[in-house]
Amino acid sequence: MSGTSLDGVDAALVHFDAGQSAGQLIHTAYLPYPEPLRERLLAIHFPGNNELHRAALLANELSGLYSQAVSRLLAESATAPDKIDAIGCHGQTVRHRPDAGYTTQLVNPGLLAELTGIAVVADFRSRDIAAGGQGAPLVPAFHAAALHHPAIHRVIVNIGGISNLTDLPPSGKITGFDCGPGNLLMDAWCQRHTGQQFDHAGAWGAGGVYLPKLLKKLAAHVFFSTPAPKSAGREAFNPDWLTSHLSGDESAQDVQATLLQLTAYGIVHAIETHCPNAQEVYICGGGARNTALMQSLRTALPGKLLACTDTLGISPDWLEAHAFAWLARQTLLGLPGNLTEVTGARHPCVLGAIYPA
Ligand SMILES: Nc1ncnc2c1ncn2[C@@H]1O[C@H](COP(=O)(O)OP(=O)(O)OP(=O)(O)O)[C@@H](O)[C@H]1O
Ligand SMILES: CC(=O)N[C@H]1[C@@H]2OC[C@@H](O2)[C@@H](O)[C@@H]1O[C@H](C)C(=O)O
Repeated sequence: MSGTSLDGVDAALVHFDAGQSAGQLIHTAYLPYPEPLRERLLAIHFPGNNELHRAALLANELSGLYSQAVSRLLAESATAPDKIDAIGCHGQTVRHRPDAGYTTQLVNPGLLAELTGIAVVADFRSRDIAAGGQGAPLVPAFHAAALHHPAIHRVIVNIGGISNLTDLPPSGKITGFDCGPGNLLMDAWCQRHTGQQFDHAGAWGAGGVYLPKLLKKLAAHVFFSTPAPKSAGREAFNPDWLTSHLSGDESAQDVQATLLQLTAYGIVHAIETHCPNAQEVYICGGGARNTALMQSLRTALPGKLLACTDTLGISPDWLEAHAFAWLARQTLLGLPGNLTEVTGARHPCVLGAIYPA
């Protein structure tokens, strides 16, 4: 898995028993993106010269990195490649336009299969969009398989680049949608003003004072009031959009504090409007490591238990990589991976394409 934060590659080795198992996490490996690759990936999110060629080269380069992540995983866990059924590879989202009928995740699955000698399942989102869905979020189906409780109303919130929520009532429909920015605006602002990749534990932002007028302007983004099904990418939330709302007089640290509040606002607004009766809120994704953000969420959601998914036995750092192993298994078994109540697709779909070993 390589998500919208553009931080790097998360690889998870997951074992599944027969039946409807959510799988057991065996080993993990993380490869950060080298800075030049990260810059080229960021650049290709927006129109530019010779994009098709640049995108194809990036897909090849990413596939090399994915194969290194797999090699490390197998070497460290002393696992032979022929013991692996398949690699579920999400690729790197660089455009997400369900409104225009497409979403683009860069990866060359044929090259990855060639480099590793292992079958690859890729292109998880296109079929859902073809069936009228958003193509995202897809992880709610895994949240349902792994974290649903028969008596307690839970909500799972992933705070990656974008944040998304899954509502797991004890009975009735499981729903979910993207809530708004996760870390991507905070990361971009922090990088620009401190040179750090992200704001560790949210400490820099916590030292600022949030700007209510700016927050009000940012929270007026149409995405927050758009009804589900909905999904977002850097098309909707990016540094240019942020800058267009700044006067230039704000202190950088206060803007960071405001961006943290904006991320919290998106999540709290989604919970309050969609599932106000939820009893427990579990956070996963890198945002779970942002102590200041977690504190803001706790304050804004009194009366609900707020914790990380590790409380339920699933590491917040590895949940998405684990989920794409699960989604790949669904594909291999010929089972649907999307939840139509989440993505809005007309019917459940077997997601992705299989590239044999
Ligand atoms: N210690 C930390 N303190 C604050 N923020 C952190 C910390 N560790 C990670 N993060 C944040 O988490 C981000 C990475 O999160 P994650 O790996 O969930 O993103 P992702 O894989 O891009 O997810 P998605 O696909 O959901 O967008 C980092 O870019 C950073 O903003
Ligand atoms: C198009 C795309 O890559 N969307 C991501 C992104 O990152 C978080 C959120 O926006 C979610 O909708 C999705 O990722 C997770 C893995 C998902 O599909 O559930």
